[in-house]
Amino acid sequence: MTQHLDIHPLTKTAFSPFGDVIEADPATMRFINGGTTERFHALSNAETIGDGARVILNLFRGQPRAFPFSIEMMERHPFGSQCFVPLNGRPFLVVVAEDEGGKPGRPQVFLAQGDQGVNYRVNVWHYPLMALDEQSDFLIVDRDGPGNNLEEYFFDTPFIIGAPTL
Ligand SMILES: NC(=O)N[C@@H](O)C(=O)O
Ligand code: NI
Repeated sequence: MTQHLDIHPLTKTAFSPFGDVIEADPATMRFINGGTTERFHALSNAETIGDGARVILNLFRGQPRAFPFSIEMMERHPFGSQCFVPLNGRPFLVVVAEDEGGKPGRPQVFLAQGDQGVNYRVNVWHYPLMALDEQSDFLIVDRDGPGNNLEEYFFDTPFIIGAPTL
């Protein structure tokens, strides 16, 4: 029996089991460059594991997802974190899950606003990039290097996400 997933607002607290929200948090702000720039400092960490691993910066151009959407799998990256920052100011969906004995538990869905990004910690179950409405570009900070940095899990029964109200 397919299960429907609710969509929740993305907040630092709600997302804390999975990683960090990348947003202009006043608590992290310091003025720099003679007061002409606000630096929102150290919002998260880019992590890599393994000899020869490096942090890389990428651009992802995501095509919008159609709804209702079927979450049939989740993935995780055992050797590095993965950060998604929207470049067009458009909302996107974040789908994560707690680990339950090496498999993802029930997915949790968050609606990220266009001024929010996320950084998944190492080995956090997530669904690949979910752009909304129109083609959207994202800055991605993740890991390159030796070893297989992708583990996938396929659910016996998919979970369904209805169209988000933006
Ligand atoms: N495959 C890839 O680089 N991207 C995925 O890991 C993703 O989470 O979108
Ligand atoms: Ni990923």
